Amino acid sequence: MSDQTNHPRIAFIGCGNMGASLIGGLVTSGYPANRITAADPDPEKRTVMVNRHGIAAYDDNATACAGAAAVVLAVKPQVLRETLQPLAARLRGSDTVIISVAAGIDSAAIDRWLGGNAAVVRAMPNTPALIGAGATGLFANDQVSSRQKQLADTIMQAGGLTLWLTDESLIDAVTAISGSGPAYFFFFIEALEHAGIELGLTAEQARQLALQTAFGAARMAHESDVDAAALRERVTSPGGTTEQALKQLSDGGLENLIQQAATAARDRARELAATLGGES
Ligand SMILES: NC(=O)C1=CN([C@@H]2O[C@H](COP(=O)(O)OP(=O)(O)OC[C@H]3O[C@@H](n4cnc5c(N)ncnc54)[C@H](OP(=O)(O)O)[C@@H]3O)[C@@H](O)[C@H]2O)C=CC1
Ligand SMILES: O=C(O)[C@@H]1CCC=N1
Repeated sequence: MSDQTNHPRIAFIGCGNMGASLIGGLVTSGYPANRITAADPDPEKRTVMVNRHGIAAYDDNATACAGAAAVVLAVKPQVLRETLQPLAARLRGSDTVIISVAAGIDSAAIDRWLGGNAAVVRAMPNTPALIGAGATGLFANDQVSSRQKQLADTIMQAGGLTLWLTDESLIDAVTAISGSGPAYFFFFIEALEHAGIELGLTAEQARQLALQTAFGAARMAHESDVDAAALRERVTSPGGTTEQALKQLSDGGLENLIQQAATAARDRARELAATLGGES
C-alpha cells in the first residue's frame, strides 16, 4: 500500500499552542514527519516545527494545504473566517476533510465560508496532546465520509483520548470541561504551591510536592477501579486533617464555583459563535 494511503498528507494552519501540541503528539506517535505540513506567519514558530519535529513549514497557507487529505485549522476563532476565505476555491470540491479546533465556531459557519458541501469535523482537543495525554471531543457533519472520520480520529488519537459526539452543541461543553480544563488544574497546582510557601516551605519544595501530588492523584484516579469520590474518602480520616481542609473548600463553595466556571466557558463559546460565526 502507498504512503498516500497509509499516511495521508496532513496540513496544519496555525502553529501556536494548540497546533504545535497536535503536531508534536502526531510526530511522537510515529506519524511520518514528511507527511505533515504546517503554516504560520511567525518565522520563529515555523523554525520550531522544522527543527523539533522535522516537518515542512510555510508562511503561505495554500502551499501548506496543497495535496492534503486533512487540513487542521488551529488559528484563533477571531481570524478563522479571514484565514479560510482565500483557501475556499482550492478546497471546494476537493476530497479534503477540514478539521477545526476553534472554540465556538460551528461546522455550518465553516461550511458556509468554504462555499458549501464541505466535509467539516469540529474537534476540541487540549494541550496535553503534546505528550499523548490529551482528550478530544469530535463532531462530523454529514459530508464527512467514514474514511475521513477515521483520519480525523487518527490525528486526534495521536494526542490521546478521542470521544465522538452526535450533537454538535455538546462540543461547547467539551470545551468547558477538557478544552479549557488543563488551565483549571494548572491553576490549582499554582494555588497549592502558593499555600505551601505561605506555610513555610521553600518555593522549590512547594513546587515539587504540589506537582507530584497532582500527578499521583490524577494517575491514581485514572488507573483505579473506584471513582474519585471513593479515593477522596480514603484520604479523609474522620477527625483528621483532610476533613478540615475539605470543609474549607466546601464552605467556600468550590463545587459551585467549578460549575460556574465551566458554564462561563461554555457560554463564551456560544458567544464566539454568535459574534463571529453569523451570516454577515
Ligand atoms: N490553547 C488551547 O489550549 C486550545 C485552543 N483551542 C483552539 O485552538 C485555536 C488556536 O489556539 P491557540 O493555539 O491557543 O492560539 P495561538 O495564538 O497560540 O496560535 C494560533 C497561531 O495561528 C497563527 N495565525 C494567525 N493567523 C493566521 C493565518 N491567517 N494563517 C495561519 N496562521 C495564522 C498565529 O500567529 P500570530 O501569533 O503571529 O498571530 C499563531 O501562531 C483557537 O481557535 C482555540 O480556540 C482549542 C483547544 C485548546
Ligand atoms: O481559551 C480558549 O478559548 C481556548 C479554547 C479551549 C482552550 N483554550
